[in-house]
Amino acid sequence: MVAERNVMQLAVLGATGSIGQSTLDVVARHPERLRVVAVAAGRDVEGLVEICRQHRPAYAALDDPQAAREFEQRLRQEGLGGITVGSGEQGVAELAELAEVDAVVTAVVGAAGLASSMAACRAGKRILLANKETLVVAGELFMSTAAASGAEIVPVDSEHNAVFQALPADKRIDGNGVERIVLTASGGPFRDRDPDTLAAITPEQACAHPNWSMGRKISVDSATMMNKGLEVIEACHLFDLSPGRVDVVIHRQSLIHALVGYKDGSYLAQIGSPDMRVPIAYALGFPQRVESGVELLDLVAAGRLDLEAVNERRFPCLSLAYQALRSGGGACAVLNAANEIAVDAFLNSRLRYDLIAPVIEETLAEQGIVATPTDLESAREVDAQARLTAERAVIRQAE
Ligand SMILES: NC(=O)C1=CN([C@@H]2O[C@H](COP(=O)(O)OP(=O)(O)OC[C@H]3O[C@@H](n4cnc5c(N)ncnc54)[C@H](OP(=O)(O)O)[C@@H]3O)[C@@H](O)[C@H]2O)C=CC1
Ligand SMILES: CC(=O)[C@@H](O)[C@H](O)COP(=O)(O)O
Ligand SMILES: [Mn+2]
Repeated sequence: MVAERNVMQLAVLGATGSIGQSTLDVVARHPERLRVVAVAAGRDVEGLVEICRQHRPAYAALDDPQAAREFEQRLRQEGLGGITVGSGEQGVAELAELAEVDAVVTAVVGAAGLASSMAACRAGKRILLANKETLVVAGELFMSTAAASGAEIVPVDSEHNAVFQALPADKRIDGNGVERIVLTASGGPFRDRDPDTLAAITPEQACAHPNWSMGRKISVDSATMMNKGLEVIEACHLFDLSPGRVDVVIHRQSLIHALVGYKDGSYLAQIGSPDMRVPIAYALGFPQRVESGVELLDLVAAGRLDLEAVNERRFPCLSLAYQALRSGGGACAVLNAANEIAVDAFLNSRLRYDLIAPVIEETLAEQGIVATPTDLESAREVDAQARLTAERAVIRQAE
């Protein structure tokens, strides 16, 4: 619950990354209503020092303990010694629970963000949710914890934020005549490439998204379209929808971010430039609108808004995500772990691009039926077990 203050006090977790930086850019435009009181990152000491210099938070944490020690030293050198420094997963998660924190921006990448997202959720904070992996790994747990604690979830992921914007004021699907939602996908850098040439793709090519500037992991996910698969799972949990009510269409321009289809035959869409400061500003200001630093899109200059069906043979990761969602239990957590292992192996030149999907498929098959995670511990166990299986699949595929 957001406290009755004029200024909303924020914890930005993953502050040094792409979403973190866009968030801080928007925050700096609104000193009268937004203040950063806590920041966290993985191991980027200099990036976090720079953020502390600009935003003067009271608390900071780094996941890596050695980096946290260097960071404390650097803060003292910079005359910023008054900042309380934490380390490790717990040190990061504790920032999400601070009494001074009204809202938590979850911008850590991957399942590494689960513990801090859950901490914010248990503490009943307003959560500006960018870390989609939280919902993929432990969607039922996260949503039921939020219902119990009163945590308010405002989606930051552009498509889900667009759905949120296109829903009526109570932000519910039920009772508002919603039939289905449509998530748009750019198709990534290889949407027109001959599928027989995918074996030669390099990490640099896969990270060169045609429309968005993002971190490396999500950029690869966009290229394989696993990103859209994760987003379908995210949408089902956020909006309490069955998989059959969430569609994906290719939209090359990434200007329409999502559409909500109503029973009277209307679609409501949210349209804007592909700049994450737009959904971030919406989430930071909600229920008011605040400036994001992004101009209204010039619609005539934009020209075309193309929509196309997805060729699922070109993008097998999307089908794997629907398959995991329909299997239920812990299958989505297995899917996520396998994807993280495969993408990391690809980014480190240990796995060919075209073998990412086979690694995930093999891992899902080998893990078989897995129980739904009911607490953080069981989510971690499913994740850890699936990672071991996926590592073996990487070795087999790479042989
Ligand atoms: N980028 C985008 O436009 C969008 C991103 N998202 C989602 O937002 C999340 C962040 O993505 P993005 O900003 O692109 O990722 P980046 O790779 O750019 O940034 C990741 C951030 O997470 C931090 N981090 C990594 N590991 C840990 C850890 N174990 N503990 C604490 N912090 C850690 C990094 O710190 P360090 O710098 O020290 O490594 C960095 O601050 C992802 O879940 C992604 O799917 C959703 C929609 C759009
Ligand atoms: C900006 C954002 O929300 C990303 O998740 C985006 O959706 C990536 O683009 P793709 O449509 O290529 O997945
Ligand atoms: Mn998205």
